[in-house]
Amino acid sequence: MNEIKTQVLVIGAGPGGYSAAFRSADLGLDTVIVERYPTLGGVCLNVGCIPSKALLHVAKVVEEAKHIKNAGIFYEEPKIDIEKVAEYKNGVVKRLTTGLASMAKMRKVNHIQGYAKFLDENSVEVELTNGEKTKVIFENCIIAAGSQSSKMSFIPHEDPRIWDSTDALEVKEVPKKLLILGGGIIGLEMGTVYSTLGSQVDVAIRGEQLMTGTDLDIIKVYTKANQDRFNIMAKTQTQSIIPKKEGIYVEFKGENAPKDGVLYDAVLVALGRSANGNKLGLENTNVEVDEQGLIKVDSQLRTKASNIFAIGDIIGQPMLAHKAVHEGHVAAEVIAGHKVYFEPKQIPSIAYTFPEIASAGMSEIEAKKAGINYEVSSFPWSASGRALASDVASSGLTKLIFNKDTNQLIGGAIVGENAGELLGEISLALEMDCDAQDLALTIHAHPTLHESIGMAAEIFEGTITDFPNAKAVKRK
Ligand SMILES: Cc1cc2nc3c(=O)[nH]c(=O)nc-3n(C[C@H](O)[C@H](O)[C@H](O)COP(=O)(O)OP(=O)(O)OC[C@H]3O[C@@H](n4cnc5c(N)ncnc54)[C@H](O)[C@@H]3O)c2cc1C
Repeated sequence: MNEIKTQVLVIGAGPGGYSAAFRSADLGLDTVIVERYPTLGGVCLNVGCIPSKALLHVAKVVEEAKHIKNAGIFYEEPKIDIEKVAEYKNGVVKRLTTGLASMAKMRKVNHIQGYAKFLDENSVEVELTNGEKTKVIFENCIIAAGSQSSKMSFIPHEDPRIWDSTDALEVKEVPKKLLILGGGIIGLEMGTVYSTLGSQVDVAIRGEQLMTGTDLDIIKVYTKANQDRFNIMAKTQTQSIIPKKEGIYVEFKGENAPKDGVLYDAVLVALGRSANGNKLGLENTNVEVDEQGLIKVDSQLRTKASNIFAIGDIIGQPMLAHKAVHEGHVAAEVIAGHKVYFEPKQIPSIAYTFPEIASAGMSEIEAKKAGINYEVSSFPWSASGRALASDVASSGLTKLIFNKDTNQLIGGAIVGENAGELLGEISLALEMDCDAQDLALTIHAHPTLHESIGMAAEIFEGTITDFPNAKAVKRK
């Protein structure tokens, strides 16, 4: 068997893996990256963050063209060429993955295409695409093998009309009637795309609200804005899914469930993602993996084997690309001898739905649970000149959560147009330990959507003049 020796081996070339490999190479370490697919970028670039955002961009333009009739501009119904839509999305992915390949080359990171399995704590066997095997002997290893869509035993996943997110992103067809199982971010983003392209979309959720864990005041704004887009079946359990010639027949039970079975043209299963930790031969090492495939690490991303690190989705929630990237940097720096730790003050999360939902730091649910003496300050976009001018005022809210004892910002959430872009200020404020005064006295440009953050802080401070001030001095 062919043998390669390296200082750092990275397994998996998603955002975590390629970032770790590039940082490691930039720190002067000999680096090899093993990825089973031909392109770098992992789930995020190939079948996740990027293709979904390309499709959401297309959907947004269609929606905006429809919406502008409120201002007296009328477009005809759009003609949709689904092949061209897919081509556009594939082009975006290709530009990014090609860019990554050339950056790997520039940094002299050796990319081996194949599937890696641990032989022991210093070597892996890589099965190459041609069936041959290569042994990679490493001083240090960073496992960044990611996650995959969860599968359920009662779902006939083998039927081509039963989709996971990767199938949905292929946009081969627009089903007339689409069922989405699960009310999380991935399902709702794909549902947004397909409903705009013409599907009638049912969303079945076990709980009472979409995006579990999101504060109710935020999710209410989203749900109201989407009442015509989705038929949301809350407190609904899926009882059986039977593929038939004429469609996928689904029976439900629960408070809001349809009494009779419903026939769908496609079903998107979006019930979460499972980590890939149990497929790597880690039983040949001391690395600890739990039943869900999650690898245990310390705050330097080190596993129980002192020269093996793990990052990204494979170590758990939140399963987000930017978390994986930062963990990748820390792991590579620890290997290079830096005294660094992964201890973020906040990890932002964004649903790129219509409207977007973005949050960072603590939610109100978490603040309550932690027993913090907190106060919420919310600025409704109906009072924002920019939101009104852009016709997005009815579905926007900026919410800040402050510690009442210290006035420090502990969390924030925004629902509304471009909420994801607006969130940056809240993330930085949390990282810099800003208090309400820091935000309220920062001069925000007018008219902007981001001034809603300054105004929410002014509400807490009692200095707001663009909105009724509940803390004003009372006069007779
Ligand atoms: C539809 C969708 C939309 C998403 N949108 C967003 C978003 O907008 N923002 C966001 O932050 N996150 C988003 N995510 C989540 C994001 O994609 C993941 O959090 C991120 O990709 C995790 O990065 P990672 O490096 O841990 O692993 P991954 O990206 O999963 O990469 C792991 C890589 O390892 C490879 N691999 C696995 N095992 C082996 C092995 N034994 N040998 C060789 N190679 C192996 C895999 O082929 C894969 O390429 C989305 C996910 C999906 C599915």
